[in-house]
Amino acid sequence: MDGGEMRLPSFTLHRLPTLADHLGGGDRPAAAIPNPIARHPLYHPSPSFFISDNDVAFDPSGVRAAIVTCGGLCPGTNTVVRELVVGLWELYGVRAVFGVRNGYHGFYSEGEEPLPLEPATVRHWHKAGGTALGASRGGFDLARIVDGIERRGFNQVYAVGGDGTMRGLVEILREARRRGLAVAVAGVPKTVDNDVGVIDRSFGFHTAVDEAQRAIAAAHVEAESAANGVGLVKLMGRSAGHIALHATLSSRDVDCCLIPEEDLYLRGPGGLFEFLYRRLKRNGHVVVVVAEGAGQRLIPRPTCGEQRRDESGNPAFLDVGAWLKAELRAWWAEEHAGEPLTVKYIDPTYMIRAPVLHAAGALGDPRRHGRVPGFVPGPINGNYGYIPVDEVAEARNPVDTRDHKWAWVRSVTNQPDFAQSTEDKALAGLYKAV
Ligand SMILES: Nc1ncnc2c1ncn2[C@@H]1O[C@H](COP(=O)(O)OP(=O)(O)OP(=O)(O)O)[C@@H](O)[C@H]1O
Ligand SMILES: O=P(O)(O)OC[C@H]1O[C@](O)(CO)[C@@H](O)[C@@H]1O
Ligand SMILES: [Mg+2]
Repeated sequence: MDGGEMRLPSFTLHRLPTLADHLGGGDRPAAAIPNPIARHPLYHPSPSFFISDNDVAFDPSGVRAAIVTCGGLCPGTNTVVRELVVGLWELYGVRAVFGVRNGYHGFYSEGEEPLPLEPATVRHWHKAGGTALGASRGGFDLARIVDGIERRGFNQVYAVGGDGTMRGLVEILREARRRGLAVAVAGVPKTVDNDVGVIDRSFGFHTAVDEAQRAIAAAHVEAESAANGVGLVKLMGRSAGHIALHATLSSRDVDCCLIPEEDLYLRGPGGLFEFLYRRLKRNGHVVVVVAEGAGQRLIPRPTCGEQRRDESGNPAFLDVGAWLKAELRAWWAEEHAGEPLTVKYIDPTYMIRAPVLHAAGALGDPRRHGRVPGFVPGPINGNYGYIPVDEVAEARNPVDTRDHKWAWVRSVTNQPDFAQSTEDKALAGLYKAV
């Protein structure tokens, strides 16, 4: 991070007032009524449960709930949707639950009517990866989305998505309030990158880390089976290195983990290639895990030069794995001509986020109990809390390279600290500013 201090926002956990305290103002959907759970024969929440017995703002018979899934796929998304539907239906007696198709534009696109959902519809959804409702990027037309919510009479909206989805949800919430609509809007943070701020992690993140193990193990086999074998694995995660970091710790076969939060340089004293050469001489093979967002400032951009973006405006990355492989081979030919080198590059990409959730993710549970308008439930330091959706939407969650986990990676891999200051690298003529 350019040698500067990394500032991470600090958050103080407050004990939130109960739902009834939030029923003032324009979003009072209805007079508070006895909580159906209190009378439910099979459900006895613990005394410290999120809500009290009389904390319900909606008469279940009047609820029309919409569930939408947005952004990239993440293991467990179907589980969350299933839990929301079953909980609303069985515990709260809601009989009008709808699945919005293919992300935010499903609120307004012609010919994609929201799908009526009930327990029988979603019964097996948790056994499949991806999202049965479909997801998308882009297509966020605020006026048309809120028109769609208003036209269909939705008075509860659950958005399952990552940082982008949460930012969109803040806009929807504000527009609904501006129009005086009695709509409870709740976010369910979902991202395989774990780059949604404030919460400890998103459901599905550990499954992605698990799935990455197969690619790392294959890279290790390939590297061990060749003279000077290099196994190179690129892992997704956008501009955060959480998947690469955790996959490295889980594997123990990794010699070097490269993440976007740590600058790196390739050639010269203390550089990556010198380290890899020494490790190859010692062990005969190396495994390198590189996060897709690492090294982007070093990779020469195509002549057109401008930053490509996806439909949601997220930056599209240059392939750091292919670049590293090419650069290493070129350096080796210059510095160690005649010595054998084998580089096997593995990019599992979508294979780590498309599978079904490994753990029995029951994370839908807190979502359906606490719809404090404008808040997002999620685990914070191991406790479930409610976080204002605009805080979640704006909080970034980079890897904190000063904390114990990154130190743990460095102790496991014994990799050097490539994050020299830019000035040092410029002096060493190693840093090609692009
Ligand atoms: N600042 C924003 N304001 C309004 N809508 C947004 C904003 N950023 C993203 N969106 C919309 O939210 C949806 C999802 O965003 P995006 O594609 O960035 O994925 P995400 O929610 O961040 O999930 P993931 O990072 O896991 O892929 C898209 O429809 C996108 O248009
Ligand atoms: O789904 P797309 O548009 O190919 O985007 C891939 C991106 O989505 C994610 O899986 C989730 O944001 C990222 O890790 C990855 O870079
Ligand atoms: Mg995102």
